[in-house]
Amino acid sequence: MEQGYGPVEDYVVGSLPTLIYIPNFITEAEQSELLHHIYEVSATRWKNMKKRRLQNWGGVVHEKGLLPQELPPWLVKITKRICENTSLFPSAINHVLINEYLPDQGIMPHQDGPAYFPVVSILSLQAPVVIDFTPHQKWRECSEKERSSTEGLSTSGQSSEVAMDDFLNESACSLKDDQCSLLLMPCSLLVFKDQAYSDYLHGIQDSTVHSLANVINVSECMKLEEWKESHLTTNGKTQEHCFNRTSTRVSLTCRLVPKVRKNLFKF
Ligand SMILES: O=C(O)CCC(=O)C(=O)O
Ligand SMILES: [Fe+2]
Repeated sequence: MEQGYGPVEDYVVGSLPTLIYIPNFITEAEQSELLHHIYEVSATRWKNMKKRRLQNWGGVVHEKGLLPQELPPWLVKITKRICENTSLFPSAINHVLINEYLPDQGIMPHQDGPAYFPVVSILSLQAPVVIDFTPHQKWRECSEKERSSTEGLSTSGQSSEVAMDDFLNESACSLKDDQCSLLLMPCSLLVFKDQAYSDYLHGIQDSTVHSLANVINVSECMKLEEWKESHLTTNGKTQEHCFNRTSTRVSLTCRLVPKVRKNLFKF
């Protein structure tokens, strides 16, 4: 990490407990070094998903815990730094997922699995992206409410799909008010925990255009404007600021799986 880094509390952003965003967590030289390691591995290390590809390091995560595999030194180095500088992990990070996204790729809104300690750290490399946090409990409650009111609407011939669209557009239940997004710049570290971990889904839209409208770390948007002004556009309908994703992003999701398999048969 670059010098001049203060306590992690200084990097809390927004009001949702708890999102921590640390710009320039690593230098550009360190970013290049990481990318070098990531792309020097054999092609078989990559697993192709529908919307991205990934490398899994640290072992296989099962519901009951981790079948461990030693992390390579270059990942030990960066994960050790994350642990030391955040002081949020009770023991060493032992699992890293490396995701690679083309400009039109993303990751569906999801919650990380139950095997992980509920603090997630994500290092971003190479290209900026917007990550969205959406409350899942509220979503469920509102969907249910909507479903019951849709039953009443069905006599008017309105399909539930249309009703759901209406619900989204008019933001009944003020779902939109509870959403927030972060702009993740290259070399930054995002850490999320507490409610952001337990009650929210996180996801990245699989679109080449990302809206900055709900971004809460606004100072990063300024950087983006300076950095690639030509890639900023406004959405014609809503006039919200957007940016065009033009290059491949790589991220390292670094987590701790507290339960590690000690021998062949037992967790
Ligand atoms: O690439 C990212 O920033 C998000 C990755 C993620 O959510 C995950 O690996 O579970
Ligand atoms: Fe995730």
